[in-house]
Amino acid sequence: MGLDKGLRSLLSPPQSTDNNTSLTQLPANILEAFIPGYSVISKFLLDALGFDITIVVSVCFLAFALWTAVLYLWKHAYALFQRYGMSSITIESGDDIHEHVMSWIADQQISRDSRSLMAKTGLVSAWDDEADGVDIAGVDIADADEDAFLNFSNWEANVSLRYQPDFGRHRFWHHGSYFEFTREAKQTMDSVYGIISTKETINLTCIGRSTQPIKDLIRECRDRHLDRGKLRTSVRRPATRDMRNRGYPPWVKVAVRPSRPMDTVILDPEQKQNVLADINEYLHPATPKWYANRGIPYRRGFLFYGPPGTGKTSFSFAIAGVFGLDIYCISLLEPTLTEEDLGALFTSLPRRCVVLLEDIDSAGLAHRAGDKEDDKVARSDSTQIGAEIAQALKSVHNKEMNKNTNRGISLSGLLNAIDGVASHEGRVLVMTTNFPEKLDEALIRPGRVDMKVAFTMATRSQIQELFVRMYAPDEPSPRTKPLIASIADNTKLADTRLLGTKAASDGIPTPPSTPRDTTFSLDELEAIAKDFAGLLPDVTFSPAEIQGYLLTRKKEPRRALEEVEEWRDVTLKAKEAKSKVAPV
Ligand SMILES: Nc1ncnc2c1ncn2[C@@H]1O[C@H](COP(=O)(O)OP(=O)(O)OP(=O)(O)O)[C@@H](O)[C@H]1O
Repeated sequence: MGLDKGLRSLLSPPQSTDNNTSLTQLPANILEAFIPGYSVISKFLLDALGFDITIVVSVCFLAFALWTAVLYLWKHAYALFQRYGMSSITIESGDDIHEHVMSWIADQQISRDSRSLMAKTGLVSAWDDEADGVDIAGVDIADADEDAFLNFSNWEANVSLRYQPDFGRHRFWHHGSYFEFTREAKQTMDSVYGIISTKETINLTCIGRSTQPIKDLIRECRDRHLDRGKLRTSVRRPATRDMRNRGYPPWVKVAVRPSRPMDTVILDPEQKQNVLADINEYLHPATPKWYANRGIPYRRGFLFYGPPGTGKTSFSFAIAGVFGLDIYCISLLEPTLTEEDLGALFTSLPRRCVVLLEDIDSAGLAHRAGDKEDDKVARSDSTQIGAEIAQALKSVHNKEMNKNTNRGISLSGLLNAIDGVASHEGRVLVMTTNFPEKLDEALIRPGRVDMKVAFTMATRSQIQELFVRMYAPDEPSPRTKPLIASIADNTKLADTRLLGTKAASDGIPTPPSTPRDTTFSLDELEAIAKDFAGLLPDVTFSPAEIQGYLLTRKKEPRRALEEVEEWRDVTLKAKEAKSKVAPV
């Protein structure tokens, strides 16, 4: 009956409800404008159900309008407040501090409470120490069965996840201050190469017209990072040309390694001590003033020379570890590296660091005929102006030569980078070479190279030390001790998250088991080491060669002793044959 009435009413013209308006009942023509067909529907419902929906729709409509107005006002008021009552600092990805802040934020309550998170697998980068993985994953990798093939797909799956706030705005309180954390990804297109790259930025905002609370927060993130990284050395290399073109900083972090302990580098103790004392004095906070007062450029250069595998690079890394410095490695063999790049790289070095210029002899830096002539012209010129013009012409000439022949870095280009006013003072420059005799005098003159350190093939006492170091039982480092302890408490967890399934269970044979020859005291080990060293000729094998031999008998010092004569004879023969084919 009601339905029939409703249908009839639909066919009759709609009646105006205009004269029935109140605050909660909007005129029908307004509602009709927003909801097409409204009057027909409302009339149908009124006649069919006897219920006037105009009041309900009007109230909803007004509530929505009010909500939109409030939102609009709030947005603008907040933007005004942000502009005049808040302070902010933006940090771009690629900068170290970005990493420090993200790592800090991942450990905060906000990364537990936020409803919009981004999951990360452990936050362990490829170069990170796996010991950190222990901490993160809760799995004691050190306890993994050494006589089984390990399946690392399992290991990856077991690494626990960590969470960071996702892109967008997040709010948190820290030390009683209110902060906003906004994470954004911006896409930029390279105008030359047309490559689209994504750069992430984070923006930290606080209430007030001072950025000090944010600076304090950033400092806290950095201090926390530095505290954790005390025993680590960051290794940086020049960004590739492609990266530089895309606006990346000139140096990219390629590794963060546990610092190499100085005692793992087997060298003459006196030689080691001299270098360390020299660098220590140089890095002392009072030293820059001393240099400045005497007009001496504040820099220190070292030349490490000797045959391959004698510890030049290892010593440089150990130095960086001792002084807690980052290491900046440049290979002059890098084909895309130009003299301009080299200058830019030296300019952007931090205040204190180790710069490692490896294999400088093989980078086309041996004195070129042209350089010699040019040098003569410059030196023979009696007037200062003449010398400067000659020098400028030489520099232009060299640049042109490099452009045309793409020969990389010339000697003068390198000297400019080392000496240039732009090059940051306070760095420790270490140059390594296998052929010191090939180097130009200008490159190794005092002021550029202040100390030369010779690395030789292993002496008998070095062989003995290498041997003992290889087989002496490991002491857990202070850093891993607490981790191992915490895992030991959590054995059950470690059991259920076994690092890897034994490959044997899949029908794959287990590797030949390496018997552990642990039945020796330290005195016995010293005695075996002495016998071992006695069987090898003095200064004939490099520490790297001996290390390589011992590594294949990692847990068997007695076997290493038994088989060393055979290895010695074979290796000596191979060396002899090689030297006949390619005399050095
Ligand atoms: N004096 C040493 N003490 C301890 N280990 C050494 C020593 N010399 C070499 N080694 C070992 O040999 C390997 C190669 O050493 P490193 O790279 O330091 O040699 P290098 O002199 O820099 O060689 P190259 O001239 O080829 O660059 C490393 O694994 C290192 O541990």
